[in-house]
Amino acid sequence: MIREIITYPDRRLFMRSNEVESFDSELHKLLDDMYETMIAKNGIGLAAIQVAVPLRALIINLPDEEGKQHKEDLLELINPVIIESKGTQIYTEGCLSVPEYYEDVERAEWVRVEYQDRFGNKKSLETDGLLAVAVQHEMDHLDGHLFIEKLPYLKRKKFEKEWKKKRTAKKSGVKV
Ligand SMILES: CC(=O)Oc1ccc(/C=C/C(=O)NCCc2ccccc2)cc1OC(C)=O
Ligand SMILES: [Co+2]
Repeated sequence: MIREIITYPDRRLFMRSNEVESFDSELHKLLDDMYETMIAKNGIGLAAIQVAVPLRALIINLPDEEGKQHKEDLLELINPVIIESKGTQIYTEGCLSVPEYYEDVERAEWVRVEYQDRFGNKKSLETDGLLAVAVQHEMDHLDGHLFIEKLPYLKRKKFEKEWKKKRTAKKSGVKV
């Protein structure tokens, strides 16, 4: 089922999520609900804390060249750890928990990640480009970090000004 996505500045987004211990049907239900929710909201990545479950689980489903997402490309990373990272790249990121805000973020170009799949089997993944960005963005959520925390000072100030303006406008019912 589609679950509610918690958004900035909900304090839970800044919590550290706990290791997944049991790879049971409850975990599988959570992963299935995360997928339904992410697709319904046009997302390409989602961490469990974004649906208010503080577990170290994330999913990523990048679109193909035509911009279509295929479930067979779905990645489910549980208890992921970045073993090695190389280089740098800049990408304009967005996040379902920080709606309508996009900003350039610098991250590693290539990463090697060890993780478990939904059955607890140990896996390893090496990737670069957009998938490496998505892995790093989603893994930050597991440690309670949002991409807006990586912005240089002035861009962070710009975000806070814009966000307050939208919030007051929403309160007074004015559509911005
Ligand atoms: C209005 C609004 O909030 O727009 C959106 C913002 C973000 C997103 C999705 C963001 C997302 O999936 N981020 C995953 C992390 C990530 C960021 C950059 C590259 C790889 C992985 C979707 C939105 O909805 C629409 C209709 O575009
Ligand atoms: Co995010």
